[in-house]
Amino acid sequence: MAVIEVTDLRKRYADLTVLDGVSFSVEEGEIFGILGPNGTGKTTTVECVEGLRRPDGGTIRVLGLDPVEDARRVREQIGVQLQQTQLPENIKVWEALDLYASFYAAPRDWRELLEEWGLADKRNARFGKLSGGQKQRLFIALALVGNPRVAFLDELTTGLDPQARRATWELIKQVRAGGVTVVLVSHFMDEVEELCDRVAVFNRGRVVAIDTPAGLAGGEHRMRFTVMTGEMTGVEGLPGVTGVSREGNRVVVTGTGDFATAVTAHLARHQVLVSDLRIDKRTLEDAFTALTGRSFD
Ligand SMILES: Nc1ncnc2c1ncn2[C@@H]1O[C@H](COP(=O)(O)OP(=O)(O)OP(=O)(O)O)[C@@H](O)[C@H]1O
Repeated sequence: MAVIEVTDLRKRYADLTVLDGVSFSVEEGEIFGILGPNGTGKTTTVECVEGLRRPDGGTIRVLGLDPVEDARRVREQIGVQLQQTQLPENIKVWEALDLYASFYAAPRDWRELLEEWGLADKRNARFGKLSGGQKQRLFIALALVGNPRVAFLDELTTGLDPQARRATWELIKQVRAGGVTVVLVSHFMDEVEELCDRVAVFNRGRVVAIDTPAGLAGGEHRMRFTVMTGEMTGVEGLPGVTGVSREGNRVVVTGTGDFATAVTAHLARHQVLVSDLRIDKRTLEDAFTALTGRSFD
């Protein structure tokens, strides 16, 4: 069942077209990634879905409801990760959780969230005194305190050290295991690969691809080597090989499946001696660059 359905979403600011017909759906229980270069409309899209901005065209359904017309009922069932500036410096951790819990009809017990997110010993600490990682965990706990069916997380692990990032990923997997659908706006390829069931890649106000991270990366790999001696012929026709390019004695062969074994066996059979052999797997980052024409930053 789709918990979010966005069809032909359009939004302009003055003469700037920010969303130019965005469509996607998010299935119940999945972690859905939103990925794209800066300024391509990711935040605008998510804020329209949350009911915080009014679209100029298209339709949005969140749990079957229109986020503008049924704003209160939508907000009751979603959780949104706050940004740094949205909490006063001197609010205590428990006060923030208690306050946000009060906005919902059936919130979670925030004491449990303190334990789960490793904040129990910080319950009386003031927000302004927390470390970057603790603030981040508090924002996630606040997004979950309303016991939402859908949680929107933005820049989930920005500012966390590698260990804290891994710990956060594990907790987000538990959130999914608990049946919460997660929409994740991220700038980190490793995070998207690790967490997302499916990803929408945005570019210039459109969705240019939607697939699993592995599906986006594609099955094609690259093999590079330098020909030292012998004449290399017939590689193009080998099973799995999709392309061969040559510059002097440097060769790049692309292919799928077990093409590299076929190529090395072929070279050995024809007494072609090679050096500097490397095989690169195409990554999500390569796919991103190919789809958007921009490298990730
Ligand atoms: N309220 C606004 N008024 C005018 N222009 C806006 C407004 N909000 C966003 N924009 C512009 O709309 C475009 C898309 O912004 P948006 O924040 O949706 O992109 P994004 O993909 O989330 O970018 P980032 O990754 O940098 O957060 C940008 O060019 C931005 O400057």
